[in-house]
Amino acid sequence: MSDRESLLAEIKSKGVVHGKVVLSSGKEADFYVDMRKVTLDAQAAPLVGRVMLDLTEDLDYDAVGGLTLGADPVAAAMLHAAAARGRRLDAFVVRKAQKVHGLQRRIEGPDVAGRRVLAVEDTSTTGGSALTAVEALREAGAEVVAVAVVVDRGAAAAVAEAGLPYRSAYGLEELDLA
Ligand SMILES: O=P(O)(O)OC[C@H]1O[C@H](OP(=O)(O)OP(=O)(O)O)[C@H](O)[C@@H]1O
Ligand SMILES: O=C(O)c1cc(=O)[nH]c(=O)[nH]1
Repeated sequence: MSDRESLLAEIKSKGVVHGKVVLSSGKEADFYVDMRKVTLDAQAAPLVGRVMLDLTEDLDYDAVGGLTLGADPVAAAMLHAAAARGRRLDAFVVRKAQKVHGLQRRIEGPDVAGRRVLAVEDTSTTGGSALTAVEALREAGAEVVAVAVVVDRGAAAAVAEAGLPYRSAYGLEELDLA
């Protein structure tokens, strides 16, 4: 099986939960994709890194991250997968709000100012979380080259409206959820 096929099987078996849930946006849904069960899983996390690197292979960026917490293990997996391929890729974490003590940062990790960065998510429904990260990154002087997510639940139009390319490794059809 390819990495892509293996990760799809991992998401289906470990991430998909059927039942009524309230989503981040406040919308209701009949299923949830609990991506933390995938991105923090010893077997699946390395696949996440490799699949997301492959998905964005043609893009030029040297740092990756997104809005905490869903994006964090995705970015870390990509950093390690890149290192295994001999490529240097930094990661960063965009806080939901600026830290009020310490160095009072909104974005943690190596400085992103003036750099080409990729904004990632574990899953995107409205795209609101991904675009919050994009806004913070632009404010910090980064050039966001694209938004890339593991599972898309319908955020393509919102990301396109923000003027950015959008990549997703899987959609709901492939997960048998649409
Ligand atoms: O496209 P959206 O409508 O923004 O929804 C997707 C977001 O929802 C989840 O995070 P959540 O808001 O539950 O927070 P968490 O990452 O802190 O768990 C997920 O990790 C995405 O970040
Ligand atoms: O929209 C969301 O909040 C959301 C959907 C989903 O399937 N998984 C998740 O972690 N968040």
